[in-house]
Amino acid sequence: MTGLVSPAVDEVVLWARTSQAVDAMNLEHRNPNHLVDYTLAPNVVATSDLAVAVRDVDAAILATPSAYLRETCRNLASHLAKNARVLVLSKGMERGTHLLMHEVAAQELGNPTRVAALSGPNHAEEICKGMVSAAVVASEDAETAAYFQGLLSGPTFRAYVSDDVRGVECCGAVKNVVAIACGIASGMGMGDNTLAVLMTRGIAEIGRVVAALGGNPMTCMGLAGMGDLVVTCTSEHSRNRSFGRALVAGETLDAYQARTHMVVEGAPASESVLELAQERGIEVPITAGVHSVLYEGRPIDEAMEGLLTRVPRTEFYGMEERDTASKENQC
Ligand SMILES: NC(=O)c1ccc[n+]([C@@H]2O[C@H](COP(=O)([O-])OP(=O)(O)OC[C@H]3O[C@@H](n4cnc5c(N)ncnc54)[C@H](O)[C@@H]3O)[C@@H](O)[C@H]2O)c1
Ligand SMILES: O=P(O)(O)OC[C@H](O)CO
Repeated sequence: MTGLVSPAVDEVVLWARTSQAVDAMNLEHRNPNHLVDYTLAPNVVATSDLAVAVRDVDAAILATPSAYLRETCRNLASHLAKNARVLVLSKGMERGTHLLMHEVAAQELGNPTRVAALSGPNHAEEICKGMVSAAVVASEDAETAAYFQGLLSGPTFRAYVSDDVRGVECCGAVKNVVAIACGIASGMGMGDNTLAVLMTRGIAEIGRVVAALGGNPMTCMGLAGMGDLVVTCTSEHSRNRSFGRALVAGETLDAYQARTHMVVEGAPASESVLELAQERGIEVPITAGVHSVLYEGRPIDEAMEGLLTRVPRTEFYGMEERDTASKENQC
């Protein structure tokens, strides 16, 4: 995001956890660990001191993996000005609480109206090369959403606004689970038909979860839903998809994350989404299948067979009236 924000502001301060990363970014204007060929703009500086990073800022953009967002916000809370706006990029749903990331940030930082979430088909690998991308900025507060829309919009990036922050964030969390399923199918040698089935039934599954969380299922038709699902289920850059393929090849989640230094958000999301679904009686067959392979020791072939041998149903899309969310004959 630095490449999008830096033209619009005097200075961007990056917080990194290691002095090695901070030194490389300040001295060579490169991140030594991620997107190593990308040159940071001259007005980007780095620090490992969180208090220094947010001193006197108008806004903070948070992009930690979802599992660390609460801890990061807690550490940030006493340093960030009460009127500074906050944009959350992390995609996930907190285990146990089933809170979305903007809710976690608002709990720790206070004042939900200053918090927004950004989601969409946004692989950093392409954005930093200036390839055209778009996303949706969602907030319960229209001014906060408009603020970040103005901050991020530019010649190669189009930001839309939405007031359906729950729907937008829910799409971002659940699509990662579907991407793992697509990676598994691809690794098993399945073709384009299979991918299309998983994506289409995946968006219906996402719609049911969105509805259950009080979001608008029609948000699934937008950039945070269909847009992000397409990119994450098909792109060579997708970590969730490539982890699914690696899993079929015999690699574990820990080994994959250690090798790539990247987070696979679909794995923890499969746990929290399944917990939520069981609690609320929502049918999430793809999520349940992915979870069973990752955490219940179920063989991949068996999980696939389990999806295919379910009772034949009427085709529902997950976007019907919200009161259909709990009907049995919907998936
Ligand atoms: N990469 C993308 O294109 C993209 C796009 C949209 C949203 N996101 C979301 O942004 C979040 C981060 O993804 P990413 O691609 O930047 O990460 P990544 O997968 O490239 O790497 C994970 C990063 O998390 C850092 N990290 C590990 N423990 C941490 C901690 N305790 N506190 C803070 N940071 C820690 C690691 O140092 C590493 O740099 C995820 O929720 C992801 O879904 C990523
Ligand atoms: O496609 P993934 O699995 O790398 O996830 C990254 C982002 O969510 C894409 O917008």
